[in-house]
Amino acid sequence: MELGLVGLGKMGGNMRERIRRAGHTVVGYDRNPDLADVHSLEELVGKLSAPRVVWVMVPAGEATQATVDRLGELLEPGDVVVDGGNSRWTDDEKHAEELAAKGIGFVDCGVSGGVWGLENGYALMYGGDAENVARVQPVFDALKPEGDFGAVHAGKVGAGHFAKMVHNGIEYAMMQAYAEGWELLEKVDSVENVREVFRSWQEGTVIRSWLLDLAVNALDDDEHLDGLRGYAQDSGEGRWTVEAAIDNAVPLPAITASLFARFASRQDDSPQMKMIAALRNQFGGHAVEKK
Ligand SMILES: NC(=O)c1ccc[n+]([C@@H]2O[C@H](COP(=O)([O-])OP(=O)(O)OC[C@H]3O[C@@H](n4cnc5c(N)ncnc54)[C@H](O)[C@@H]3O)[C@@H](O)[C@H]2O)c1
Ligand SMILES: O=C(O)[C@H](O)[C@@H](O)[C@H](O)[C@H](O)COP(=O)(O)O
Repeated sequence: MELGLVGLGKMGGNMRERIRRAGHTVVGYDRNPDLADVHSLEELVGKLSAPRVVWVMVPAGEATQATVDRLGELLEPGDVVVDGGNSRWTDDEKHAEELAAKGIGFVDCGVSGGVWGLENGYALMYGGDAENVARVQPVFDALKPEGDFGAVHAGKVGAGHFAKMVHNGIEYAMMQAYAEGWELLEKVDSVENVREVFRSWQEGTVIRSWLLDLAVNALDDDEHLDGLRGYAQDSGEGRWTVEAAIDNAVPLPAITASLFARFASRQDDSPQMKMIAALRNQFGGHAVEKK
């Protein structure tokens, strides 16, 4: 089939390649002309035969909204837009309604697998009407990993991004657990080769996983991670998971703590710990460290 793909960065670029390897035609647009097959969304739409499928793979928020808005102006009834970025699931219903008013279908798709997806395949969690999902199915089949798992029609519009959001919440907590265990192992003198402990865990243990494999890769590159600053960004998914937990009164202590650990990583000198030091000093005369 033919696919229009908007956003050809770390994800979209490799996805274009994987879909082409499966024998489909992909017309790619990126605002960076070095990456693009065409120069504009107009040109992309013009190169596809109706009914069209256009996959959006740009940063969530403003860039996705602007792209969906423009596609709404350019596409025709019967066409389908897929949002494959890490959009907040609450944006999906809005996008589906705006496009449906013009007779254009919408499918949201959470994508996992990062830069390894070209070779390993991309895990896909999608939401939308069966009819719209069926239109995109050949692309899902091209992108998904080989084997029985790795793709799911999770439910109605928004379900794909909701599933991806929870996946990322779990990702935060799993990474935090490996990171905490690693720090403790590094701290004690009795464990002389932490990297080899991590490597040994890759087979046979209860905690073996792909994230653990990636941790070993990172330790092979830099055994004590000396070259890195202890600073971690977040791009929204963890916050939205915690917000959804609050909305639904579901306790998520591990995921919430792992999100807050990232916030703490961005502080050089914790304001709240200054207050704790001040209060301990006030009530107990405990020593403080002065600047
Ligand atoms: N990197 C990952 O591991 C990963 C995994 C799953 C999902 N995602 C999601 O996929 C999307 C893309 O991520 P990425 O890692 O490829 O990002 P990226 O920054 O590598 O690439 C984004 C691309 O979109 C282009 N772009 C931005 N605004 C545009 C616009 N208005 N019109 C056309 N092109 C535009 C940029 O030029 C860039 O090439 C994001 O929503 C991200 O959250 C990323
Ligand atoms: O499943 C995946 O492939 C990753 O989760 C992917 O979606 C991306 O790397 C995250 O967006 C990073 O999220 P943070 O920036 O919030 O850590």
